[in-house]
Amino acid sequence: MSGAQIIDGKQIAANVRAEVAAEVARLQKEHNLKPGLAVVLVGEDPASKVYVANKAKQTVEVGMNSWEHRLPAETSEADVLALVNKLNNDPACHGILVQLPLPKHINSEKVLNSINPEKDVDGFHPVNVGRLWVGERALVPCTPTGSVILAKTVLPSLSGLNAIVIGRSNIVGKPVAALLLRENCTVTIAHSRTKNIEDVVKRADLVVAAVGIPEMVKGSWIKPGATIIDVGINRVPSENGKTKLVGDVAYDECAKVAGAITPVPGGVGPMTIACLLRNAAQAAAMIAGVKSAFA
Ligand SMILES: NC(=O)C1=CN([C@@H]2O[C@H](COP(=O)(O)OP(=O)(O)OC[C@H]3O[C@@H](n4cnc5c(N)ncnc54)[C@H](OP(=O)(O)O)[C@@H]3O)[C@@H](O)[C@H]2O)C=CC1
Ligand SMILES: Nc1nc(=O)c2c([nH]1)NC[C@@H]1CN(c3ccc(C(=O)N[C@@H](CCC(=O)O)C(=O)O)cc3)C=[N+]21
Repeated sequence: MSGAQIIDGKQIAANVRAEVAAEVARLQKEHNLKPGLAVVLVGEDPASKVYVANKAKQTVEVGMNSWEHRLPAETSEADVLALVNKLNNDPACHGILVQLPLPKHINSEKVLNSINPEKDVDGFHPVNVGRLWVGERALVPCTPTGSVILAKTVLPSLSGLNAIVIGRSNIVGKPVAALLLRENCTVTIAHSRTKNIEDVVKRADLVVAAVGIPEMVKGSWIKPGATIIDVGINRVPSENGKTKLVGDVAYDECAKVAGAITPVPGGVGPMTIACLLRNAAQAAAMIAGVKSAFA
């Protein structure tokens, strides 16, 4: 049975969305400004479709404009770049998200780098990556922001904690590490070449797992009382012949040892969307040159 406190990502994401809704109302009232978010989906990745559908609904719920651009998988790179360029120049659009992964014939880096950094609500553009690492005001990636908000609900101060981030992708691992460093954690980044990973994890007060391997992190790796943020979203076969979602952490055994843990689903996933909406509101305020409630 679970000894750990379960971190309710669904509830905390709802709280973040309520803050965004209040900010959107304020921007409307004080500045006649209605933030707008455009999502570009190329092809039919099933995981992306769920995400995009949830996102569009919640964008409208917080009072923002939402546009969905669904393009067929065979769309040319030039056509995707042309759409991004159009959105860059559309004054009603303050945030642009190009859903990843893109089909193989499209150079993702080229497309992401073509997004106006002021509208880069994913925070993937090198300008925003640089701003994050030097500590300037930036649009910060959504999943990392959400992960740190969840950790701070159970650990009001992260200062001085040993934190391990498992995974070093540009989307999750590296920006999580940047945010934890900003919170004054002692940060270790583990990856596929890390030796004796269980020993490294065992020293950590805070574990952020972003690997993409179902239930890789075992209960025996966890320092008693540690906080676990499970970013992984893996669809695996379940007993009844259907599929289910599991994280990168072996939930049941880790929950016996940890002090607090996020579930999958209902953990980091909902926070990602809430933080995306937050970034769109922030981008709108920054582009308009007015004060933002968020950064
Ligand atoms: N909750 C959410 O909102 C989101 C969830 N996700 C989920 O998070 C997970 C990670 O996503 P993402 O960062 O995009 O994945 P990537 O595949 O881009 O990166 C995975 C990372 O894990 C490392 N890794 C692979 N195998 C091992 C291993 N055996 N031991 C230690 N490290 C290993 C890789 O190391 P190396 O660099 O050496 O190859 C790499 O750095 C996925 O499950 C994804 O679905 C992703 C985005 C949002
Ligand atoms: N440019 C870009 N930005 C992204 O942020 C991005 C992306 N591309 N590509 C795909 C990944 C994945 N991702 C998720 C977001 C929310 C949930 C989510 O809401 N999950 C819920 C429910 C999941 C379900 O039931 O299927 C949960 O975990 O509780 C999942 C996954 C964002 N990503």
